[in-house]
Amino acid sequence: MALLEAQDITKRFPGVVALGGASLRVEPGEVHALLGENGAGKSTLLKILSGAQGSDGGHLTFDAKPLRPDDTPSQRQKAGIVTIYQEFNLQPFLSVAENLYLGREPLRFGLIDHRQMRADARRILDDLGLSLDPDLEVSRLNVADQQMVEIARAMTLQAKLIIMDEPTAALSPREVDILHRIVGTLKARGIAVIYVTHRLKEVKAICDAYTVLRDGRFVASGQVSDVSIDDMVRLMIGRDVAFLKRPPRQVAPTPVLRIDGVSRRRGAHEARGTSLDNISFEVHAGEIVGLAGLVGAGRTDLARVLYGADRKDSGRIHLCGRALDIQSPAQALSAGIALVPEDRKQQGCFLDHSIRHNLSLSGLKSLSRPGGFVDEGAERRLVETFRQKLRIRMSSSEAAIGTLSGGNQQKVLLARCMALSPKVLIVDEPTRGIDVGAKADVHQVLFDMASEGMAVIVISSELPEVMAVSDRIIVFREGRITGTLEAADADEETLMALMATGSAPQAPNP
Ligand SMILES: Nc1ncnc2c1ncn2[C@@H]1O[C@H](COP(=O)(O)OP(=O)(O)OP(=O)(O)O)[C@@H](O)[C@H]1O
Repeated sequence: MALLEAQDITKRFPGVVALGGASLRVEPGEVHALLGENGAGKSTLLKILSGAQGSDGGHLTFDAKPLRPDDTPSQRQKAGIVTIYQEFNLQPFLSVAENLYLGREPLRFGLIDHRQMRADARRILDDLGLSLDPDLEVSRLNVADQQMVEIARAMTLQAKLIIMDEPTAALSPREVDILHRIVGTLKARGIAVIYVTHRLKEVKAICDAYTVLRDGRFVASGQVSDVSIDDMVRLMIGRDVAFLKRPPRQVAPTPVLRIDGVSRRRGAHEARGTSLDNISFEVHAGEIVGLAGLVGAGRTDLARVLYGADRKDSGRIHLCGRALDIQSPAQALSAGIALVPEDRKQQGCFLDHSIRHNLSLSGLKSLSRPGGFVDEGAERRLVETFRQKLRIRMSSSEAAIGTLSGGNQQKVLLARCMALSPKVLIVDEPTRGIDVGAKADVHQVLFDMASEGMAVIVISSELPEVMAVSDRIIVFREGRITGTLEAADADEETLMALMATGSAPQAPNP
């Protein structure tokens, strides 16, 4: 008998049918991938399962009992459904053990029994093979360890089903391996997992079953071992998707951006060490330069310096032959340097404002008429152009950006920077949270921008993406450049070696 059965679930928002008949069946101890393109309805279905949102219709059965449609998240947790969102639900200034048992602390003579709580926490962490210190304050943990605390907390709640919404989006490859091992442990304990991801290789690696949603409806389900990655893409998008390769470039002889010996030490409140050590390279008009490296290698630090979010300690930056001393993002923007940051939630997304307003926000200067009035017609045309180019799924340009699915919000932020037509466009993890079909659209738009003469810098932790979109790849490791390769000559093995050890693998002796 299935652990969870969701049948014909419907959910409407004003002007949008988010779910028009979604179904999902999860067996006990099964890792089940929930797949679908951006806006297909995955997050909406997860919210309905976790009790964060009510449904308009359909039936839910869990552990052989019907679930009430108006259950709260804590009632669903009591039933055994625990959800781990991308923004964790932890108390940063409490310890790991306190977070695990928050609101359910063991008592002794009416007081919290800290010794018992620590011992219980240790047991749960050991059971998951985690060496985390139960006394450590959660604010001191990195994202991957905080996620582990969430999983351990689900264990203390006796979860029968754990829902994970894009759990590997912000993890390094090593951390992804640890998460996958722990998912294996959960499965071995008989706990089922619903796993939402756009990374289909992960689905092949750790999931047993899959369900595909398209336009809010059930499309297909089955065993992962019976389908290929291409089959899954076809089911999700309804067509084949080829990863585009960058066509031969037309590069101008003089550089647009010249970075000369830039160094920066991290401040006292940041992680230790030097963030940038004597970085020098050039980017020409019409060129796409990819920056490869592990998390913390210095790529985002460089982007922040170029964009004026952080100050460099030494070195020079020239834009179109003129020395620049950028002190703020506003200065960077007016000089012609735009950045699409890796974390859209922290930077620059006004969730309650309309898509039209968000898209044109930083381009207002070019859209305003004499007297300071905004040309709304021009704004609408701008939205329409990018809606088509990037296939942004939205009911109207007046809807709040917060009502778009995660991937579609990311597309609006990309479009916003592109609409500025900067001289230098820096994109940090441009396709995080973006489905495989839309990825190809984003790449095409980057190619178009370069063809129009922009100098483009792409930071991505996905090597196939860096290799497909770049003309040239620069590898960062611990704040230094360890190699520069023409993309045509680059292979994953060489890039990985430069990223991890700083030197290219030795060719085997003949
Ligand atoms: N609060 C809301 N108000 C209006 N529309 C909404 C709201 N929440 C979701 N939607 C709409 O419902 C549809 C499904 O969105 P959902 O977030 O479930 O997609 P998703 O499959 O999770 O996409 P992604 O892969 O981009 O995260 C989208 O068209 C979205 O704009």
